[in-house]
This record gives sequence, C-alpha cells and structure tokens, in this order.
Amino acid sequence: MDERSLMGAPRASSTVAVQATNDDATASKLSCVTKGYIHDDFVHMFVRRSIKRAPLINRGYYARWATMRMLLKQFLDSGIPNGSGLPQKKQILSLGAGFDTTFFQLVVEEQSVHKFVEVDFAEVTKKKTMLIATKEVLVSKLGPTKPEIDPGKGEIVSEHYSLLPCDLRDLKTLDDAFTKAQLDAKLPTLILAECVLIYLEPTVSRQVVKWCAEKFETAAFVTYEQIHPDDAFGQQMLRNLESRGCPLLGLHDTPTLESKERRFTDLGWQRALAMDMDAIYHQQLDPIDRGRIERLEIFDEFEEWNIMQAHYCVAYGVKDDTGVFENFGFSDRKGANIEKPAIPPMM
Ligand SMILES: C[S@@+](CC[C@H](N)C(=O)[O-])C[C@H]1O[C@@H](n2cnc3c(N)ncnc32)[C@H](O)[C@@H]1O
Repeated sequence: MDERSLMGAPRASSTVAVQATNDDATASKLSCVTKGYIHDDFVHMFVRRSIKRAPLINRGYYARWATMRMLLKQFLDSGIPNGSGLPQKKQILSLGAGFDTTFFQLVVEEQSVHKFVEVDFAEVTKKKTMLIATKEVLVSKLGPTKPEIDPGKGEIVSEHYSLLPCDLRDLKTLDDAFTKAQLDAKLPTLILAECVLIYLEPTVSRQVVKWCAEKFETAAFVTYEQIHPDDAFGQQMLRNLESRGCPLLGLHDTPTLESKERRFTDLGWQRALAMDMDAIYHQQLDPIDRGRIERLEIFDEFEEWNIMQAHYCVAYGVKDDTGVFENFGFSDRKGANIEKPAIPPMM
C-alpha cells in the first residue's frame, strides 16, 4: 500500500500509524487507571511512559471501558450449565486486541473463560509477546500447563490464552489463528472489535463480520467505533486521523447507528443493536459508578462531551439458537432487551 500522501489527495492508510493507535489506547487506559476511573492491575506493564489525559478523554475512555466490561460480564454470567452442573465453556475472540489486558484481569477476578484469543498485526503481537514473556506475574496467569511462547513469531499458545499474529485484511491468517488457538466453532463466543474495523476498507470489514457469522454457531460480535462523519465534529475527527496516517476508512460505509446494525443483519447475524455513547452513558451504565467517576476531576466541558459521545457507538450482532445470549445486550430502564422484536398486540 502506498503510504505517501499526494498533494490534495486523501492520505493513504499507513500500517505503522494504524498499529500506533494501540499505544494511544493503552496510554489512555493507564491515565484512567491512575486517576481512579477504572481498575486494572496490569496495563502499566504495557506502557513505556505514562501520560496524563484531559478529564474529557478520561471520561470518554471510562465510558468505553465500562460499556465493554458490562457486555463482557453479561456474556460471562449467561448460559446454561452443562449436564454435570459445571458452568458452560465459553470463548472470547478479540480482533485487533492491541495491548489489552482483559485476559489477565479476568484471571485475577476469577472469571476466566475456556479460551481467550487475541489477534493483531504481527508487529503488535511480537511486542506484546515480549512484554508478557519477561514478566513472571503475567506468565504465571497463562495457566497450569507450560505455555508455548515464541517472541520471534509473536505467538503465545496456552491452555486458556492465545495471542496470535493476523492481518484482518487476509482471512487466511484469521483462519490460521482460529485453528492454532483451537477455538471451537460450537462453543458460545464473544467477538470483540474495539476501534478496529473502522480502520479497514468496508469490503474487508464486511468480510470479517461475515467470516465470524459463518464460523461460530452461537456468538455475539461487539464493535466500538465512530459515527456521523458529515457534521463539523465528524469532519474534524476524519481530518485528525487522516493527518496521522490512519484514516477512518470504514466510516462513510457505516456512518449511522442503523448502518452499523445493518452490517450485522446483512451478513449472517440474527439481530443487532447500535447505541451511541451519549445514550449508553446515561441509560446503560451503572448510575452509582457514574456518580463516583464524575467526582474524580473538575469537569466543565459539557458541550464538547455530549458532542464527542454522540460520535461514538457500540454496536453488536447476535447469532443464537440456544438461548445463551437471551439476556445479552442493552436493555430499557426496566431491564427488557430493547432489540427484541415487539410482540404484536392481541386483536
Ligand atoms: C485503536 S487500537 C485498539 C486496540 C484494542 N482493541 C483496544 O481497544 O485497546 C486498534 C488495533 O487494531 C489493530 N488492527 C488494525 N488493523 C488491523 C488489521 N488489519 N489486522 C490486525 N489488527 C489490526 C491495530 O494494530 C491496533 O492494535
């Protein structure tokens, strides 16, 4: 791919710049941890130099983290115990996982899953493999049997955790990761793509969404990404990322909540819902925790906050004939799932 910018022409996507978005996400997470917004015992191990983010960014990252955690917890708590009364085996597949630390945090919180698989570009998984391999506290979380750790290839394969190189633009590499991690197509699976698909060409992100629907029998696919490219804030957002060499290649293809939902329902997912972060923050997140974090820092950027939150959303698609995901997703204030089709009134 040509990574040079031509005069007047839109800048091409640079793989290095896209990978660097991971450093930004990790630094934001650490800033939130340091200020007390979120709890994470491990993220500091993945950041070279800590950066203090503005209250607006901290609050935005908190909302993103709390939403993903809420959905993750719903998935972990859901399900049908198997015949012997043991909890159902479940899998998580994180696409473009970067330096995410959720696996390690879940081990500490005794909420581990059967398989937790992370994929990213080899350049990213190599760095992450090295960081994990040199920290006994992390290696010890990989499980009872000796993990296979190969920093040269950027691969970790252990009983419950795998980190594997993959370029989502090449589905063969995703297939290889699926096989190497020994994912089971029949087990309930949560697929996460947090700020990832938006950096891909629409044809590519659609292939990934379709691949997941075809591969897993029972699954939910959750994305966190931008919306509304056409207003002043959206255009500024596009320009900022384009000038950094990581344009939001997918934003014009799925510019609205409806289009994010349709991407799922058009490509093999049975139901879908998208909600912007402004609505999620006020209607879905725990009001007590929200009250707690709102007292952490002086905050007066309310207008900017509302506009920013209206330009990000979480969308998910669900494929489920078993009922595992029955209570998964956003709910109305009475706790009912809102994406379920309404039952027609009795005539
Ligand atoms: C903004 S970061 C998000 C990281 C992580 N999901 C999080 O939320 O903390 C985007 C990640 O997607 C990865 N990514 C983007 N395009 C990819 C591709 N084609 N194949 C694999 N990973 C990709 C990047 O390398 C980067 O780690």
